[in-house]
Amino acid sequence: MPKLIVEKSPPLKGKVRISGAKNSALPIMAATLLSTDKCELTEVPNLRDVNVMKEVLNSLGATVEKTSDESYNINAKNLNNSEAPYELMTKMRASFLVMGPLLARLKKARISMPGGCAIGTRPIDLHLKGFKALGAEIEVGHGYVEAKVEDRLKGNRIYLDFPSVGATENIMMAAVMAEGETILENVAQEPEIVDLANFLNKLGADVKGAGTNTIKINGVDELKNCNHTIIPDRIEAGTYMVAAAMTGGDITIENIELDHVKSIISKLKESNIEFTEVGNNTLRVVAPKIIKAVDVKTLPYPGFPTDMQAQVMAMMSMAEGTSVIIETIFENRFMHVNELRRMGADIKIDGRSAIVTGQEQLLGAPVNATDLRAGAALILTGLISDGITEVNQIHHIDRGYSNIEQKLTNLGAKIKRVETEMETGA
Ligand SMILES: CC(=O)N[C@H]1[C@@H](OP(=O)(O)OP(=O)(O)OC[C@H]2O[C@@H](n3ccc(=O)[nH]c3=O)[C@H](O)[C@@H]2O)O[C@H](CO)[C@@H](O)[C@@H]1O
Ligand SMILES: C=C(OP(=O)(O)O)C(=O)O
Repeated sequence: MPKLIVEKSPPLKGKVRISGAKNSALPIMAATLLSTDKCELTEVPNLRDVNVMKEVLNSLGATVEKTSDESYNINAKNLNNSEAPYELMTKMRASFLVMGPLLARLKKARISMPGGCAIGTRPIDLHLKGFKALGAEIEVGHGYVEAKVEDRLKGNRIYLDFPSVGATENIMMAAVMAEGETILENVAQEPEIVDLANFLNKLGADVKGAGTNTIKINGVDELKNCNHTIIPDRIEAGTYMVAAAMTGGDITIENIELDHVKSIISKLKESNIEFTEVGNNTLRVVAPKIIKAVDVKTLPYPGFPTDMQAQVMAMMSMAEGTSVIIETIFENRFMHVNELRRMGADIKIDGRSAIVTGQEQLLGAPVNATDLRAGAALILTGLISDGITEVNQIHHIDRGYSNIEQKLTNLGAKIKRVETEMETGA
């Protein structure tokens, strides 16, 4: 099992280029199943999750060709299988996003129930509510969700009880080829929803309102080809901002969409971190002498993202003062707390709140990346801790950070990946 060895590092300096967003690439790859022609995608990040999605699409009959390091041609003309294999579905929750496209194209889908994961139970009731409202019959049993529609999905008015990102995307993809108009209310407004809608519109769909709380879709008969570039990953960008701040660094982040990181920048500015826009999609981040503790509450976009909560908690663990971090999106997204405590962090949990008192010095330790962002938080803490931090379970980190050790090394960080021997019994 590989692991990352992180040492106390000098202040990060230099440039880092942000990759395409995981959370855009995955739904857009799923959406290529709606088209009967070639879709050319660029800025697709090199991630484990992208490889899993590639295998899912292949298994359904699509051809997926990697044309360069970060570009793919996907053609689902011969889409012929409505059943996604259990082994692939259980590797990644986002695989469930093929349900909407399969229902629209093949009028049926049989997909393994996505389980919960380290951060919460993550139900799919809202996805299913949407499919039902569009006229699909749904059966859940024996670990599978089966959906089918006799003729064609029919547009409807659908209100989401919570602005779920995945449900908004899955229902939107099902509705683009439904008969008539669909109005989706109380939907997620994340930039990745807008990217998906832009992609669908390039294919010939008629989706309006993405980025607001109401999306209107007029169903079309067929979707064609297009070229699309995935938007930059705002969470990767936020993670490098925090890395610069914690190490006392001064870095330039390239390929960043400033509009998408407003809530992150606003919070980091409260902590005294300085930002200067230095050109098109380029941002300089300069660490302050003292990082001030600030309170953080995660919320749906445009609020502060839950996917940055662990990284900010790492920063608060060495900030001056005490901060309260409230997680409102996932009920169990504090798994990193125990790992940060191993490194000397002072964090108390009270329900959905974490009370973090900054420490002058944290200490390297063997730790586990319990999930993707927990892993990022542990790397960040390792960069400023005395001694060596050994981050295990790094397959979680590889799900969502493209070339992380290379990017950090280029900035002067001391981090390396090592393969460990399989442990053998006595
Ligand atoms: C691949 C991808 O894009 N993943 C992102 C997506 O996950 P994902 O799409 O799974 O997140 P959701 O927005 O759906 O989940 C938010 C909340 O809604 C609940 N819920 C969701 C669906 C449902 O049918 N019923 C229900 O109760 C979830 O349990 C959770 O508590 O948005 C999350 C919230 O910004 C991010 O952390 C993830 O990085
Ligand atoms: C929770 C995340 O992703 P996913 O929904 O793919 O598990 C994340 O990116 O932090």
